[in-house]
Amino acid sequence: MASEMDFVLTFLLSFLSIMLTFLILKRRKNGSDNRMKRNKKKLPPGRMGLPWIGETLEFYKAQRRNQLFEEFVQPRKATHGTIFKTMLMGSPIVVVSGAAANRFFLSNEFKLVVSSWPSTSVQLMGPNSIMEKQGDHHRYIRTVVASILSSTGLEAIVPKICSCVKDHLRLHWQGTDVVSLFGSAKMLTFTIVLECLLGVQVESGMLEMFERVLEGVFALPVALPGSKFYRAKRARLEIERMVTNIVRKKRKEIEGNIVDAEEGVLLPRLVAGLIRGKISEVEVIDNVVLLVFAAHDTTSFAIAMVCRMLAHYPTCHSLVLQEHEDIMRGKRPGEALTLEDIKKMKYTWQVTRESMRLFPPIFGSFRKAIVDIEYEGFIIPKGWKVLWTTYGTHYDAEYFNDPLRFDPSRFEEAVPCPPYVYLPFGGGPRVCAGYQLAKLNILIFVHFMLTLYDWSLVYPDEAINTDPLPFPCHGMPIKVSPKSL
Ligand code: HEM
Repeated sequence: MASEMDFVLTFLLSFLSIMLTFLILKRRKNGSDNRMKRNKKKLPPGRMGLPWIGETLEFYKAQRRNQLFEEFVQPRKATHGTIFKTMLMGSPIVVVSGAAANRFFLSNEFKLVVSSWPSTSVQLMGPNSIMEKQGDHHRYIRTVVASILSSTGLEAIVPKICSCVKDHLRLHWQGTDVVSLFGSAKMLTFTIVLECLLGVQVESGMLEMFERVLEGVFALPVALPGSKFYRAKRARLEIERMVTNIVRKKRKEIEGNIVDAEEGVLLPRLVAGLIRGKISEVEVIDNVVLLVFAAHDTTSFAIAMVCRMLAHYPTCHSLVLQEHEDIMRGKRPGEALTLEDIKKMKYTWQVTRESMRLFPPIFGSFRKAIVDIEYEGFIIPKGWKVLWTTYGTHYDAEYFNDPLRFDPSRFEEAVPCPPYVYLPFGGGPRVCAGYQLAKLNILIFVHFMLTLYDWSLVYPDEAINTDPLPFPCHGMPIKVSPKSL
């Protein structure tokens, strides 16, 4: 019912938007044509398609089938070259590929381009989250997150993540024959971000509330009852109320010296910044929501794809298991893992990096030109969007020999990867702020899963869908049984 409603709304909205945007674009086009005539540079090649709709349908069709690169980018690259223009949902867009383009656009964040998210994402994450910030505010939030994920911070986080993973496996895997690996990883990632990174206790119903918000993040911006976006906005209001209470309670505790703002979790540090006037209450709230969003489907998908590769490549599975058993042999029974142990998980990290090369959790992201940009003899007019993709380098034989082959040895330490080639975590000033947490989350999960359980995939070749982030279409069920230790 909800999806029928979404369909009707989509149709009506699209029709109205086409008419309106056609008129706006016609006026804008005259403006940008005049600017271009003045500086005599040409636009990149490519098809803009029908007014407003452009190539949106082809783009979404390919994206839903997780074939964005193969069915949308690659054929256009073959026809037009590594830089081409298109039109998606009323926005003129230039798609770029290759390490040089990645470096140019990602490192010129704030100077030539700014990150550009759909209006639904901005409304649901909140206009005050890091993704919308520039300058001092952007730097401040990154610095606070980095202070928790510094090497001393990570040492303190490792045992907390270990307890979360062990508790999760005991509660949700023990006594069960089949578990949804993707669902399990999502639940666990949620707990790790809230409890280990932010220092907020997870309570019942919280995950469902956050997931309802996440479902609307890339939906159509139609806030009519029954639509995904409407449900997400309502859930966002509930979360706002809940997080506001948590923030105000924490503020009282810090002001009353009941808790130490310097304890190794993020929320007290953000609230201390709030007390000192460095950050506002709405900024704290929006960043809490954003961090959960940024970590949730990305880390869970990465975990799911590592496990898929381990199941498909038994030799690789044996080598990973060997690495973890060696680590265990050096420890007393029940002794917790340390950051030093994590550093020994070198081969597991190679496997993870290779899995994220083939199955990047984020296909790329959009930037918006804040000035007219000249690049490779073309002009990208101010206001146009630029899409860089991970696939543009990850799947290119120029950078990775036989690119579709799974080969973790590509990431041996002796073979350094040139900059802006391997980009699952992005690059430049907006490179992923949670990279270290994601790494710990994945490695520690794999450690306990492999050493405590025998497991196998229920559907070895389960399809991957994308909406707009990738996910295994059946939730990746696995058969599990505890190892006899
Ligand atoms: C495997 C897991 C993850 C992947 C693949 C991933 C990927 C990315 C990518 C590609 C970007 C850059 C987006 C852009 O250029 O527009 C990004 C940004 C970001 N990520 Fe992650 N991420 C992961 C996990 C996490 C986690 C666990 C957190 C924190 C809890 C996090 C927090 C952030 C934040 C805050 C940003 C925005 C940085 C900024 O705007 O300065 N991510 N991530």
